Amino acid sequence: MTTVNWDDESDDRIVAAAADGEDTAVEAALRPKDLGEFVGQEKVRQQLDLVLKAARQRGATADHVLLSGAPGLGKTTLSMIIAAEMGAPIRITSGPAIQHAGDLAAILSSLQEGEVLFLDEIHRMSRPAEEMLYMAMEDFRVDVIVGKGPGATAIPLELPPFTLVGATTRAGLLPPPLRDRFGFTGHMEFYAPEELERVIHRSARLLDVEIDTAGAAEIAGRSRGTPRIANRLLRRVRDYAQVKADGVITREVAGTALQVYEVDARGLDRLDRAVLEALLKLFGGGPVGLSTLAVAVGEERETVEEVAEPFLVREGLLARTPRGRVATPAAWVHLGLVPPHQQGSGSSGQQGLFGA
Ligand SMILES: Nc1ncnc2c1ncn2[C@@H]1O[C@H](COP(=O)(O)OP(=O)(O)OP(=O)(O)O)[C@@H](O)[C@H]1O
Ligand SMILES: [Mg+2]
Repeated sequence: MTTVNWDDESDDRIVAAAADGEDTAVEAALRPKDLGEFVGQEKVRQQLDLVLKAARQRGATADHVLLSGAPGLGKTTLSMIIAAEMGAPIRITSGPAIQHAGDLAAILSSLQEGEVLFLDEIHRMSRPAEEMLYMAMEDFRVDVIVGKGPGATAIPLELPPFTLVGATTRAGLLPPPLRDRFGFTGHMEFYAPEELERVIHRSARLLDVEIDTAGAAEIAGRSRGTPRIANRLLRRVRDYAQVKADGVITREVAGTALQVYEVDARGLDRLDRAVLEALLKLFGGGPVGLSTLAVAVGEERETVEEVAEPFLVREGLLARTPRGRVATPAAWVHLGLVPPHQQGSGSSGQQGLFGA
């Protein structure tokens, strides 16, 4: 059995939600520039529209905004839209980049009035920086500490009003005092297939690729509710269409291309399917312990647990129970297999129920 290293999931998996190098390069071109162009997330979009419009009417700086949600759902995109809608410049940094309170003080003290400060991965900021941020968000003030030890003095520094846009994939990790200082929290949901179809049509237009309705639907269904994955699959299907077909993406072209890349009709890739197949074929659908399952697919426990399982659970194909991993009826249907307790049980209708 070959062992693939999935540790850096962005490098290996075509269905990874995290950005890889190529994504980063093309994403800028595919990013919607205003709220009107931003597909889906109706609730967040409506609420944010009100927040921004009201601030604009008052001639004030918008309230601080927290965006939470899984990778690739549009947090960075939305932060840039917020700045664009407010006609404000944007400064981009991230939690891991701010290790010392001094780093943050330097950024904050150089902000212009009304500027948007985008703080990606805000849950990964250091503690002292976080505490400085509390005061900056609430009172637009920071205390800059000068000197060391008993002689150190805090010099208060007034900041111009600014809008902090924080993004996090792990809202639960944010300390409550930080969460409470945001005037608006937008929780980004996974996208419905119809929404992803719109994303795909839009991206195809920008990439100058011809695609029909069924072709877009085929890609959307395999994109795991995530625009970044939809855009990535679109690029791979485009390659295939260009080399093997006449450049036009139809349902057939998309389906065949994604088969080549081993992304199945529900967006499962090779690893996902290996886990599911082992669970069904070797363990009769479980329950089976995580370690045993991992050994069976020749992967590390962590890979199975953190890379494959979250999507399988989300799709309702696998359940984590106290007794171990269990396949759901949908898993049997998806792999076109018949659960053992239904095999040879006399009724030939069973096969039809669970077939294909
Ligand atoms: N609502 C949307 N409409 C159209 N395209 C979108 C939408 N949301 C995201 N995208 C596309 O998906 C790509 C990824 O989005 P973005 O970088 O904003 O995700 P993110 O939530 O910041 O991800 P991460 O957590 O990895 O930072 C962007 O290039 C953008 O083109
Ligand atoms: Mg981002």
